Formats: sequence, C-alpha cells, structure tokens
Amino acid sequence: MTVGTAGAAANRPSPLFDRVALIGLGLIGSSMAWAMRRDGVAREIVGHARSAETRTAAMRLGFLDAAYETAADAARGADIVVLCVPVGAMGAVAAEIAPSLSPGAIVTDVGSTKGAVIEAVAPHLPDGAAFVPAHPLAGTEHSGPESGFAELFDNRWCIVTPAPGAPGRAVAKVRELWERCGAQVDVMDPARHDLVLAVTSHTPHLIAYTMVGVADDMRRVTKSEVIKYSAAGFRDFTRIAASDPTMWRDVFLSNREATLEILGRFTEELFALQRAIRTGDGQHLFDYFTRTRAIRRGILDAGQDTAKSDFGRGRGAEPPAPGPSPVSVPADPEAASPALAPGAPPGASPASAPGAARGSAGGR
Ligand SMILES: NC(=O)c1ccc[n+]([C@@H]2O[C@H](COP(=O)([O-])OP(=O)(O)OC[C@H]3O[C@@H](n4cnc5c(N)ncnc54)[C@H](O)[C@@H]3O)[C@@H](O)[C@H]2O)c1
Ligand SMILES: O=C(O)C(=O)C[C@]1(C(=O)O)C=C[C@@H](O)C=C1
Repeated sequence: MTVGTAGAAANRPSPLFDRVALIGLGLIGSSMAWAMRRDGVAREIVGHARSAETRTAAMRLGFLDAAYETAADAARGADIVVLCVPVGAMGAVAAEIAPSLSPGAIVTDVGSTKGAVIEAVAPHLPDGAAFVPAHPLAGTEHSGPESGFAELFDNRWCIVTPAPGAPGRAVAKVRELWERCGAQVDVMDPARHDLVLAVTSHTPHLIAYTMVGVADDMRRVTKSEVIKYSAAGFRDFTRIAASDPTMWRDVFLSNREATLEILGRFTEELFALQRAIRTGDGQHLFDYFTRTRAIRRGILDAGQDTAKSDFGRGRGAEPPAPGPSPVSVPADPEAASPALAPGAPPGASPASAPGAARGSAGGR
C-alpha cells in the first residue's frame, strides 16, 4: 500500500527509465532521487523504507512519487531497482524483491563494499534480471531522508563492478544513470574495488573512529579541553567518526580481508614513525611528510577537492552558488518551498540548500 501518490514526473527530457525503485531512503537513496529528478532520468521514482516515518518524510520532501510499505511492492513493475540499504541488509532485501522483479529488470546497488554484496545478492536474483553493482564515492556523515541533496554526486566517481555475464545493455544503462546524476563512471573488478576502497575510505574511517575513541577515553580532557580546543585535524576526525554506526559496522564486517591487510600495513608504518620520534630521526619524519604532501597535491590536481581551507570558520569556504540563498530543509511540510514539490522543474531541488550550506568540500 502506498503512503500517497504525488504524480509521475512528466515533461522531463528523455527519461532513461520508466520506473525506478529505490529500496532504502536514507542519504544515498534520497540524493539519488533528487539527482534523478534534476535531470529527468525517470518517468516515475518510487521507493520503500521500513518505517512509516521515513516514507512520510520522503513524500513530504517530495523526492518520491510513491512510497511503499514493502520492498517487493516498490520493485514490482520497475525497470531498475536500486538497493540503498546498509551492505549487511542487501541479501535479505534481494530475496524479498526477487519474486516481484519484471523480466529483464536491472538490479543495482550503492553499497560501499562490492565482493560481499555480490555474494549476498546474486544468488537470489532470477535468471532474467541483470545485476550491475555500483558504488558512488560520495557521501557525508549524515543519514536519513532529510540528509540527501541533488549535488552529492556531482563530479565524484562512481565505480561499477558488473557481475560476470551482466548484459552490456544493462551496464551501459547503469553507467548513464550515474553520469546523469552528475558522476564520472569507472568499471572495476569487485576485489580490486574492495582493496582500493579499504585504502581510500574504509581504513581512514577506522582510524578516525579510533582517534576520537582515544580522546573519549581520556575522560580528564574530553569534557572540556578536547571540545574547547579541538584543532582542525581532530575536528576532521570527529566529522568522519560521526558517520552512521550501522553502515560502518557492515562495511568492516563485509570488507574484512582488505581492511585487515591495509590495517596491518598502517600499523607497521605507525611503528616506524613512532620509532623515528623516539630516536629523534627527524630526517625520516621530514621525508615521510614530504611524500604524503604530494598525495594531497595529486588529489587537488585531479579536481577531487579544493585547496581552500575552512576549519569551521566559514572564511575560506566556496562562494555560495548563484540562486536562492541556502535554507535548511524545513521540518514543517507546510513550510516547504515550491521547489520541494514533486514535479518541480529539473534543477530545482532542496539539495542546493544542505549542499551549499555545507560547502563543496564539507558536504562530501
Ligand atoms: N553514507 C555514505 O557516505 C555512503 C556513500 C556511498 C555509499 N554508501 C552506501 O549506501 C548505502 C546506504 O547508505 P546511506 O548513507 O544512505 O545510509 P542511511 O542510513 O542514510 O540510509 C539507509 C536506509 O536503509 C534503511 N534500511 C536499513 N536496513 C533495511 C532493510 N533491511 N530493509 C529496508 N531498508 C533498510 C534504513 O532505515 C535507512 O533508511 C550503504 O550500503 C552504504 O554503504 C554510503
Ligand atoms: O565524506 C564522507 O563523509 C565520506 O566518508 C564519504 C565516503 C568516503 O569518501 O569515504 C564514505 C563511504 C562511501 O562508501 C563513500 C564515500
């Protein structure tokens, strides 16, 4: 049964899909919906969330045409189903939607790990379905339906890891879906993806969680100095360590091998640095920090971040995007601006609000 029907998106430029079903309506599900609306990717965007509160929020915010109580009902009649739930829930959701998939339907996901998701999802899918896993390398520490915004994927990478035998037509459609959501797409082997992401995302998150945990353990200072005198490095760690506990528990449990491999290397390097500090080996420290500085330069040169520092002061932040001044997503449905309404023209979404408010680097 649906919560309500806001009407199919009409008069959009060349929709890629008739009906897209999003299973899971948190940060990534809602951001995808906003990005798809912006570009007129689908005639109809429907979704499923387990809680009535989330389904109601999705309809109130206006990023869905219909919200269903079950994943199976949302998937019925969809030409593509996007699994936007924590990676540990992917298998159960795949089992639930499998019987209601249309022949030839594409199933894709946005999970942060790929090998375990493929293992969990693929066995449940009927022969006629094409499974094309994907992972947008864009996110924030926020979660839930209110946290999404259309610009989240703009100029970020999305890695597609097609299962062996996935039809080229389905892979091309998933590629185009992400390109139209603003991302650049690369195709990668799932095991390679999991190793690369263990280096660039998963282990850094674990290190941030650890550092904030260490500070919290130091009860003497935590309640006052750690907060009051928090320096930029620690503040960056606290943002990362504020990320969703369910999502990250599942990431580490499902990318165990690669994360442990990188953590082992990390520990060795840490011991070497510890030794250099103890023995006063300044040359080792200087050479090491010179090498790591070059990595940052490479990221800036690749356009994956900006050199402008902010550190929460708002001084070096990007200038606000042209257009209406940023406002936060209103809690009161009546206060929603017309741009929030379903059927708003492509390009209009509340996303510019939270996205712009967070700044271009901070919102990612
Ligand atoms: N947050 C990020 O930075 C980020 C970036 C890229 C990919 N991802 C991946 O995207 C997926 C979703 O993450 P998110 O950030 O949107 O999380 P989120 O917490 O904002 O949203 C997840 C949603 O899934 C729902 N859910 C959980 N279990 C479910 C189940 N069994 N059935 C139906 N719904 C269920 C939750 O209620 C929630 O609404 C995860 O797999 C995550 O690894 C996250
Ligand atoms: O900016 C953030 O909050 C993120 O950590 C996003 C981030 C990452 O860059 O590591 C986290 C997990 C994802 O799977 C993809 C993106």
